[in-house]
Amino acid sequence: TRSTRPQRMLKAVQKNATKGSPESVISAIDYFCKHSEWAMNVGDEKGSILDSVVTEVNPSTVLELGTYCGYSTVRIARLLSPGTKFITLEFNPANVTVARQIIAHAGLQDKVTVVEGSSGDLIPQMKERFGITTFDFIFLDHWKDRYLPDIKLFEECGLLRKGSVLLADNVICPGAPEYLEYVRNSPRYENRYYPAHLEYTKVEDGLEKSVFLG
Ligand SMILES: O=C(NC/C=C/[C@H]1OC[C@H](O)[C@@H]1O)c1cc([N+](=O)[O-])cc(O)c1O
Ligand SMILES: [Mg+2]
Repeated sequence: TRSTRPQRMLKAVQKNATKGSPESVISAIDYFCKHSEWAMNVGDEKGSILDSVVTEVNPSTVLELGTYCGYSTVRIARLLSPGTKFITLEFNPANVTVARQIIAHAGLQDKVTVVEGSSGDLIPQMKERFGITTFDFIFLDHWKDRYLPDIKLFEECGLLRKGSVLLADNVICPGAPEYLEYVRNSPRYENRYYPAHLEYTKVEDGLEKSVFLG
């Protein structure tokens, strides 16, 4: 049967990227998406903004929602200090399999734990299963209609502390209007919008950074 796009992306990484080099894995995926097949990775333009926020926060605990093929996982993991706890959640088991191989090709398998399951089920388990008290940095890039219920879940589970930073992809395209309205109208968040474009296109998109005020 025909391979899947994530499987073809993995093949491109294994063929074109140098083992142990996160930068070459990132470049190989961006090249694949620009010249072979579009895929919903955060991409190079928004990825550079992600890099700058991760570097600024310099987090000790990180959560990513929506691993997909591991592109943003590699972007984030390559910037983390030794000893940082980084967890990424992915709902689709086939994507988990591809992502783990792409992360391993980058040599970053010891920096991040890829967990299969739905965010709604796994977020309440973070403390007991992974010994997390609070997250310093959270990247939201999963189902867009899960952004709002999941930020409420973070609050309810006490997973945010004063200064926790949330960065949300696709707040314009495909869009997360209810999430945007929530964080922008809540007195508990300080927000900043980073205008950009939908990965590998000229379509308008952007990232929303929200700092929890406690
Ligand atoms: O649905 C998107 N992301 C959520 C994907 C959620 C899940 O779909 C399959 C896999 O389980 C993945 O984790 C998305 C969609 C577009 N898009 O242009 O359609 C662009 C993006 O950057 C996106 O993150
Ligand atoms: Mg996205």
